Amino acid sequence: MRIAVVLFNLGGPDSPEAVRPFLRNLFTDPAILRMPAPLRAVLGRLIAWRRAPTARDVYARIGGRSPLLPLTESQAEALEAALAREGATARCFVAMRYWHPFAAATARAVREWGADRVLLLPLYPQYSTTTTGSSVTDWQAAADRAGLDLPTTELCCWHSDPGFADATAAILDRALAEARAALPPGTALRLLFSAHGLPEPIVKAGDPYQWQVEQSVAAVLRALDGRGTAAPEHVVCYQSRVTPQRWIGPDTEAEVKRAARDGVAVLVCPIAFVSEHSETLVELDIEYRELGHRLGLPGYFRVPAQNSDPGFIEALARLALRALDSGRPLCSFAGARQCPKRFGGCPHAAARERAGAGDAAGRAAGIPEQAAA
Ligand SMILES: C=CC1=C(C)c2cc3[nH]c(cc4nc(cc5[nH]c(cc1n2)c(C)c5CCC(=O)O)C(CCC(=O)O)=C4C)c(C)c3C=C
Ligand SMILES: [Fe+2]
Ligand SMILES: [Fe+2]
Repeated sequence: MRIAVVLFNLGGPDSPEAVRPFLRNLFTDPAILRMPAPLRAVLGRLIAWRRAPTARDVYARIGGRSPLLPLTESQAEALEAALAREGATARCFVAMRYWHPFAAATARAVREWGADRVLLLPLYPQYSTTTTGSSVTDWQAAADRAGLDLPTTELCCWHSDPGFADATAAILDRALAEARAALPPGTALRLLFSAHGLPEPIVKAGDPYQWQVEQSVAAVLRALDGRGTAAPEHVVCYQSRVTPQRWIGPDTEAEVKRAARDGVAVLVCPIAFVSEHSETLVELDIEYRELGHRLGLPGYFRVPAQNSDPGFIEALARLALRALDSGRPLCSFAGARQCPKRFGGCPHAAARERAGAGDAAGRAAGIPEQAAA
């Protein structure tokens, strides 16, 4: 049995010239800009054109290109090796949503390799209609066009997976120890869990992302506690607003300012990206760090993203094997529930849509906080 594991990620420009077409692909995606097709095509191009100079400046600060593809390829290689150690004949492919390699090329590569089965594995722990949902739709169209008609298993979300939480807590634990050692004794430290933001209307329409981010934070804090490390005070916040509409908050930048006012140091932990990219390397490592220094923050530290951390890759391999065992669309949540695809492919979305926003809403919807997978 030859298993193709298709890793989904967002993709990023590989040169300054690629920035505008990459942004055009992003802003004309119906999952991102929710309006009728003709209007979306016009407005999406306009927004891409307006955003391009800012985005080009961002990428210029990290060598003119996104690091996302090489880092995702390294994750693919490491995951393939981890699956081989478990005895699985699997090959890992990468399908990016907005820049090369696109799903079309990957679907052809999967067919040419002669796969018998496909596992779709999003490198987004939390499900959003704008990320995993969009990639799955894109893949299905690409697979149809490539004549790829194979048994396919989708992994929907893995926000509370204990393996993911443990691996993340181990990385956080090391960063916490380093930050505490670097600070003068008695300096208070606040942990900022920073996730990519989302326009508020998308969350109000039932997207489960924000709720799942809160669940990831809870799972990581439990895992940290399990390691015997006392977590400092923490906040969940959202970065990378790119459109003028209202986005979910609190804003990471506002939290850095608040910490400066409160005279506490911050340790920023990315919670919705599993590899470094422009927003961790520029927004977190340069812009907010400089802001903190300007405002007299007692200290600014950052937890590295998982990238190909061995504990994280082992966790991904276990997730992949569990999904393959189940053989059906899978949420790695509360005992591997299956996705009935009622709403955007994720049952949590449907529950959350009924309940409204926030963690309390999730509890009201009867969604357990503890992962049992
Ligand atoms: C309305 C616009 C956007 C939504 C919604 C959005 C959701 C979203 N994005 C990520 C993860 C990443 N986004 C990245 C870049 C990026 N995202 C947007 C816009 C939206 N994202 C833009 C315009 C850009 C380009 C960069 C810029 O102009 O500042 C990236 C990575 C990039 C890289 O290094 O190349 C990631 C990763 C998530 C998880 C998410 C929703 C949950
Ligand atoms: Fe984004
Ligand atoms: Fe799910």
